Amino acid sequence: MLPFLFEHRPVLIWVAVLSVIGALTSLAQPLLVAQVIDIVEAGETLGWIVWGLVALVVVSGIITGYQHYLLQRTGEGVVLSSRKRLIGKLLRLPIAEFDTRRTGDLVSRVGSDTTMLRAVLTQGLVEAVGGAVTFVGALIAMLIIDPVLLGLTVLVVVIAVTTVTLLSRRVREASHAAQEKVGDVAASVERAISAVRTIRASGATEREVRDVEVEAEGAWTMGVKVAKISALIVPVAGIAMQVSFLVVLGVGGFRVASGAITVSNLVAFILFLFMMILPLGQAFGAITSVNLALGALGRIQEILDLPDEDAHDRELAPLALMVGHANEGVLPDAPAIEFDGVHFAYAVTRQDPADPANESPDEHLPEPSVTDRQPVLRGVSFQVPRGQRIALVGPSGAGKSTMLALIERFYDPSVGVVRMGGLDLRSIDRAQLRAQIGYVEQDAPVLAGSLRDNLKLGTPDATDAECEHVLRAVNLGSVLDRDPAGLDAAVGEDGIMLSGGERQRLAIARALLAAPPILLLDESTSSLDGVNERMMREAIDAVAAGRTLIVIAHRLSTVIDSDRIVVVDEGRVIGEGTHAELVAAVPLYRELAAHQLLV
Ligand SMILES: Nc1ncnc2c1ncn2[C@@H]1O[C@H](COP(=O)(O)OP(=O)(O)OP(=O)(O)O)[C@@H](O)[C@H]1O
Repeated sequence: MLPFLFEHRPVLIWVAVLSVIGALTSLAQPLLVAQVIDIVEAGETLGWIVWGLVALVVVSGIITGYQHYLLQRTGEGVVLSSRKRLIGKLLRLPIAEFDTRRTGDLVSRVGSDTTMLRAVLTQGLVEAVGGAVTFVGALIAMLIIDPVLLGLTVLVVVIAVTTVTLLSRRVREASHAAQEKVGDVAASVERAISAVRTIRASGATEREVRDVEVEAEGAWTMGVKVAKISALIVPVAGIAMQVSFLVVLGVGGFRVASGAITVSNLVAFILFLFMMILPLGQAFGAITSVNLALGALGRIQEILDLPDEDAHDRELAPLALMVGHANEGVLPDAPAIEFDGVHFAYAVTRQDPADPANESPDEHLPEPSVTDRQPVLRGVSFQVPRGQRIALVGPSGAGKSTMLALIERFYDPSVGVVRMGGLDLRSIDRAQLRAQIGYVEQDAPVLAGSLRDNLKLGTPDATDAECEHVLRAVNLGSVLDRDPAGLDAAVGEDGIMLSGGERQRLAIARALLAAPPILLLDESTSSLDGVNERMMREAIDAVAAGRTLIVIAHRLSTVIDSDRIVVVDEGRVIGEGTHAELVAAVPLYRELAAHQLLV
């Protein structure tokens, strides 16, 4: 927690000072009350002392309120800085992390876990400093009055503190587990909402509701577990208090009888015992809330401890430091893109052994492995000369999209090298690499917002005229004209207000606006009716001019006039050439072409 608290050091010191002042004004009140009694007994007039008492009460009230506000505000500050760190880290994680983690759970870490940190300040530290002052003051007074009685009291207190400390560990663990469950709930809600149309259409609403409810009940169960453990802490504190009083009364009475201390001293001791024990009770409460927060902090730290996407770039590529920067001009004769003996496998999460729900009932089964590598590319080599238009074709699952992902460096090859302009991609700064490349994903993600937001994602400085120009270049002029808002027209969540084909062309327009020398286009498998297909071909023709283009084509008609076609099957290149050459030489290609009535 300390790094988060450290950021707010000045305020926290100020709060501590206020706390001490508050404790002192409280300690002064009994003294003034005693004086008032003395004066009344003596039959004299009260005068200023009453006003002094009133002022003290008012001042201590104001201090408490101000301190409370400062702590709440600092608590919000801690939540904000933990959120900022988490968001900054989340958006920079390696792409592979997003393949295995659940979106809802990540969102819940930013939303819910960070909120729990606030409790450390608002409930944990509020009374800690003032309480400590009172505690130590009372302890000293008790030591002066009767060390023997104090010894007995401390013994009881030590036993109580040890018990609470042991319990607090379990509070932390249970809190962590409870927050994990909250993450599960968020993940299953996100899953259901993102596929809500399919779920409705499949008549699966009731079942999905039940599934999410089961997750929510899991969170409830863990919450109750936290409640049970922290409920143990409350009686421990209560019992400690009562036992101390009984011991002090019993032993103290005996010592008064034996003449070791006076009655008035025993009364004073008991009053101080009361002053000492009150902050102790508060501290026990604070231990619970701090440990709840630490449980959530564990989940935040888990993400913060993950490496950034570029964390290992220096180790991977000492060349990058030598080259400094790289672009297509570095090696003028080299192909724009080159795959050289590339093997690649995704890490697939099979089972999470940390999750007790996944524990194997059969003890004799081998431990489930967390990751398993599925080979997707097995020795891929081909070249894309500069300025050419290359098509990748092959059956679904052959590994075509994976090849584009490697060019974007979302992943690095397990074996082999991908080069741009003759340079190993790993030696090129990621930002510079990606600036050279336009990438249009298969499902053409469109971000909620306006047409303009979507277009300017990669080129925030583009003018409206440039935006309109690229829209018309990809046959999206009609989308612009049909809404009076023009570029400000909303596209809806996930671009739901656009058709599939329009989404894909909007994504192309976005890539085009940045005018990259290399364009990667993963053609949509859907939305390719006759009109759309023609518009798509025209859009591709428009973007092909003057740049290197790699298109994954699901419809051969879109790529028939490419400079070269690379046929991929089961992670291998099984043929390369023009349409006519491939029809003659590669049976798989001939079959694909025949299916699509092109031969
Ligand atoms: N992020 C991922 N994590 C794990 N496996 C993946 C991932 N992405 C793809 N795969 C697997 O890799 C294999 C190749 O997928 P890829 O998307 O590259 O194929 P493709 O040739 O583009 O297929 P399609 O034509 O259907 O788009 C598939 O078996 C797929 O299951």
